[in-house]
Amino acid sequence: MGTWTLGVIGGSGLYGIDSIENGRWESVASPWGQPSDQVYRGQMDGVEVVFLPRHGRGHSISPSYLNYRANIDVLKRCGVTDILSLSAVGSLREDYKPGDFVMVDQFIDRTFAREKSFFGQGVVAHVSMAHPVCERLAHMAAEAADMLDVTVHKGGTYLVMEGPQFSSLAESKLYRQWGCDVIGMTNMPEAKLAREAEMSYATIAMVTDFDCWHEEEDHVSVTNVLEVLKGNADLGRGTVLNLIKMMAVVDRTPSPQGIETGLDFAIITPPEARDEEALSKLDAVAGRVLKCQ
Ligand SMILES: CSC[C@H]1O[C@H](OP(=O)(O)O)[C@H](O)[C@@H]1O
Ligand SMILES: Nc1ncnc2[nH]cnc12
Repeated sequence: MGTWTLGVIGGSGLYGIDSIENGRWESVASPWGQPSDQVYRGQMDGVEVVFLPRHGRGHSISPSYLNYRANIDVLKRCGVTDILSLSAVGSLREDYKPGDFVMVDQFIDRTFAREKSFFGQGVVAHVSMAHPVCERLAHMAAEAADMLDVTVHKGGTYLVMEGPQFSSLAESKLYRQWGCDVIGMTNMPEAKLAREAEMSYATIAMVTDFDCWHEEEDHVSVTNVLEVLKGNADLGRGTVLNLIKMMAVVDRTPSPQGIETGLDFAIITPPEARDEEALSKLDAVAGRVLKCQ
């Protein structure tokens, strides 16, 4: 039996987390470059918690410029087992309304200007992304949110666009036709990298707008996103606190989806062909299988 270390990636409007005992901001170095910010580390009810503001505390890094690899690497270095992302999204359907939470279970990755893998050169690996979300963590987070006064939709496909501009009307309509439920700019490659680093990942998508497809509602703007987030950022934080309380009373068993052993059958480069420099950068992410220090 193991223990949980919860990593929380706070998105737009969520730059800190209270109620963490002995909480302190700490710098964690990564061979993948600069993460978005320091991490805020502490405990609550005996559970280790590591918070990282995705865009930095001053929201100064836009989605295309985030160093997703460094962010995931530093969480791995902090011993994080499970990552909960809190993200603002636009809704692509009538019944997912601003203020609602959506427990995303699938992604469509339409981003094109980001580093998406730890295994690009020198050591090649291919992990499965068939089920990109940790079902157990998503289920627990949904239960944690259900304890609060918020509508929680269990399931949804999140279309990840490059941004930073919002979608055109034609794009918004196309994504609706594809059966996507919500749209945002950040959860890929985050979820892919978490999977490569053998950490569970789930996201609570906080609906802030109807993008631009809805004929009777305002089109998305930063102003209306922040307005909604002002009202429900506390519900996001409350969900995290409830989740921590749940984690405090159950041992962590290995993921039924085999997430902590995802690299066992993923690396294709034989040991004799692996590049030393690449190996050294993979010490945290893949040290378990590559036996590098
Ligand atoms: C401020 S609106 C657009 C911005 O909000 C979302 O970010 P996050 O997922 O970090 O909450 C969206 O993906 C965009 O980056
Ligand atoms: N409509 C939208 N499109 C992309 N990212 C968003 N974040 C919040 N609302 C969004």
